[in-house]
Amino acid sequence: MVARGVEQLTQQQRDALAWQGNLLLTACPGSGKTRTLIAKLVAEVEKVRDTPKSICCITYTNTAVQEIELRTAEQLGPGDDRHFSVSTIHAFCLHEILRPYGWLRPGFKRATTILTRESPDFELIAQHAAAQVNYFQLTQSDYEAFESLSLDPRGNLVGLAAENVAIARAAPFFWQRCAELDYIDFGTIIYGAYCLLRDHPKIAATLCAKYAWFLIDEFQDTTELQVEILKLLHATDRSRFFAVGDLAQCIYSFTGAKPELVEPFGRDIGAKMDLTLSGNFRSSPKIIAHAERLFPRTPPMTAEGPEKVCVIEPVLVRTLSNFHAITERFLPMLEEQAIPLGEATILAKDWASLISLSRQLREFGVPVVGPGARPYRRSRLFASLAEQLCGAVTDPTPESNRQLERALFHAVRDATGIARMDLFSPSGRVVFIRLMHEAKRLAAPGGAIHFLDNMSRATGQILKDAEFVDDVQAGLFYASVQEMKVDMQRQQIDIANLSVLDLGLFASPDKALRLSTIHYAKGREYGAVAMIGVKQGRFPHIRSDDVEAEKRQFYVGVTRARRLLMYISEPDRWANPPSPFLGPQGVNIL
Ligand SMILES: Nc1ncnc2c1ncn2[C@@H]1O[C@H](COP(=O)(O)OP(=O)(O)OP(=O)(O)O)[C@@H](O)[C@H]1O
Repeated sequence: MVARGVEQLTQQQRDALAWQGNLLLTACPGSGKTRTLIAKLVAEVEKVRDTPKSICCITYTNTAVQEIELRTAEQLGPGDDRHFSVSTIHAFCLHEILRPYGWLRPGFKRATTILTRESPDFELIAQHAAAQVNYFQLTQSDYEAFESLSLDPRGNLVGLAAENVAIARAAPFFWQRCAELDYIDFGTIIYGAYCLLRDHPKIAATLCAKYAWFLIDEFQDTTELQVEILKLLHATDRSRFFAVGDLAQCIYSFTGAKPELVEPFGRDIGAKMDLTLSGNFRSSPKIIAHAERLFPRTPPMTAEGPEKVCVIEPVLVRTLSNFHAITERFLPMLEEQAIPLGEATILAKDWASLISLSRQLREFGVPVVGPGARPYRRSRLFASLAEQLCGAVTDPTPESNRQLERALFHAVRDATGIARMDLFSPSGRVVFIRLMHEAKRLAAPGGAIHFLDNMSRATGQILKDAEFVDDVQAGLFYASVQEMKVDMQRQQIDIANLSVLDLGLFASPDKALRLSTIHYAKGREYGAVAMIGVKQGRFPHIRSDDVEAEKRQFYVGVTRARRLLMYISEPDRWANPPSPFLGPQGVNIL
């Protein structure tokens, strides 16, 4: 049977899809690598439908997981979800290896919570670990190093943390503290899974008996340890591999990813490596020309998509500030080109440089999503659920319902420490309906504070009635709203005028201008992109000794744009000129 969706593939994409052995497909941005991967997922699910087998798809971020799941589900029938799983490499290692088999490792302690940068204890754990080595003044980059702790197969630190002497010394104390507080960090998940696979070959055999294929997206960002995991799976000789990526888009060197790992892996698993995709379906010819100057391709990348007729030149703006560049140049250009706000993004190298811009834009009345856009801490217990409830009321769609279900599940888990899967059962459905009913009623007057106060109480009551939370836990929702109000007062938000619509915006970010890092934007695309901080000293970073890695990051930013691309170089007190990537060795516009 021909898989649905195949008719929308080019011949090159179909060739990749049809290859029945291991395949390593490296290709240019916007060439449909992810689209081909999804077509492969659909085609292989159709083949295993009447068997106990499944297909395992591994990608990089939770958002990519959701996107692939959604696009796959659209092309498959009911019940097919039994035959595939889409997860991040961390979720795969945790749920398929560490949780079921962790008991095989001596001294292994089953941790309940994953430690992320968002976890309320993250900074405390980092500070505790640093204090053990007499290091007290942690900087932003120290926290980033803790966040990206990664090991190689020999158990040595790699990436950002390996280059940071203090954090490298503090790392063992960080892990120890995590274990004491019942947390597990991402680095430990991958390393623990690797050790289990290495020491217990039956685990790989069991996994590969289940999974006919492993499909891997964004393969260029795979670390040495992750490559070893895949090699151990491959050694069972039971599953096949379909990996897609682009060496010029390798941007996770801080976790130990290296473009040099890609081809040797392909050779090790005997993958076909001579197929490629050369058409870019995303960007205009002018944007592609900039990308080509940064990393020329053979054959050259060509524009094949709807923007191939667009002749707008990318521009460099050097004004008073990022805020001026956005409000006086970028936003008017969006309007001129009829590009909706939700189709545009502002990209920066790091979150920090987006926070004040985000606040300025919000105060200026531009709806924004991204760092600093929320007037309260996102980790507050009721925050996400409140946003999703507001979103589901103001902009009801099937997706908003799904997001609301997920937010409810997370809120109950955070309040009780228990993952209540029965929230997805009929009793959960009743809770969901009652919450929606109450949310509609309370949202009618329109004020966010009235909504938050009353809805948090109602949520506690509804969940208590259905026995998902106890009395004390029910009260936590209202308490967290009081914390949200303090957050807002600290930020001098005019809370009296904050509306349900404003809160709902965070649940439907597709209507707001998105501010994000280039890392977050990886794999995504936007009608218009404004890149800030495109100046000497920041791009490449003054202390970076890997200019190629910086250029790849810049390249990822450039290649996210479909139609409009604006580089913004804000003057600073050091009178830094615009980034050398804009000069003759780069895109050639200086
Ligand atoms: N055969 C095709 N026909 C029409 N549009 C296509 C085709 N292949 C890909 N596209 C479109 O091109 C865009 C880029 O596709 P996709 O995200 O799969 O590319 P990618 O190679 O994974 O990109 P990147 O590496 O830059 O993240 C998407 O909008 C996709 O729908």
